[in-house]
Amino acid sequence: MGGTFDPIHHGHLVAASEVQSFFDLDEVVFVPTGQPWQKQSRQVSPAEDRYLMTVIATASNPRFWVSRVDIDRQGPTYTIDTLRDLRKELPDADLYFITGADALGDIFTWRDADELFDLAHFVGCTRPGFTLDRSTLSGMPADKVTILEIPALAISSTDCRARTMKGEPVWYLVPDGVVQYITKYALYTSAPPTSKLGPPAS
Ligand SMILES: Nc1ncnc2c1ncn2[C@@H]1O[C@H](COP(=O)(O)OP(=O)(O)OP(=O)(O)O)[C@@H](O)[C@H]1O
Ligand SMILES: O=C(O)c1ccc[n+]([C@@H]2O[C@H](COP(=O)([O-])O)[C@@H](O)[C@H]2O)c1
Repeated sequence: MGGTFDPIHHGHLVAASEVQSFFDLDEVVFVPTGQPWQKQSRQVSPAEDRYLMTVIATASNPRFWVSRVDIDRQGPTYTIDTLRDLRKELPDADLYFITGADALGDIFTWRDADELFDLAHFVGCTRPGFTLDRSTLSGMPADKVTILEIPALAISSTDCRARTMKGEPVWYLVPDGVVQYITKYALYTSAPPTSKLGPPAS
């Protein structure tokens, strides 16, 4: 599952769990983006913070893993590179790329979009407030795409950041350990972290 995970929330985790169960996948690999080039209009938190929050959020599930392929690669993050790197690491695996239906709807704006469907099966999870355009869907190879209805959780990272900024709670929107990480490292606020060591290096 690819995402910026700034921060990871229960919408992501439910989507991953539903896809794992539906396809009986051996494991779900969460891949935090390095430099999400389509989110350049806003400040994205350091990759190490997003990576660590993703590790914390997924640690208790034996089928969930986190990959550094995108954050360790220099330059903008393109899914074509993600899939090529994962294929090198897992040459015998059938790859399923999990996204929200909103992200899937933008896939033809991604780098080398036409080649993506040769490398993985794409799974678009339904998301409250978003309907995938039928014409967009009809442009995709039907045997390489599945739209999966998942329990609707109207949670977004944008809302979690905004709540934190306003001093409102994000308890139960994100895993407890992620709430504690956000507080400890003073993410999404202008306050500095309490330790002189500060947050992890990015
Ligand atoms: N509540 C949700 N339900 C289903 N899919 C989701 C949900 N939230 C995010 N996703 C999907 O998970 C993937 C990674 O999402 P991302 O890390 O960008 O989170 P986000 O909540 O969309 O962030 P932001 O609000 O900052 O854009 C995307 O493909 C997105 O569509
Ligand atoms: O390959 C691309 O050009 C591309 C452009 C935008 C988004 N993506 C991928 O889509 C996934 C969800 O992205 P985001 O920005 O919604 O978190 C994540 O894995 C991104 O790397 C990929």
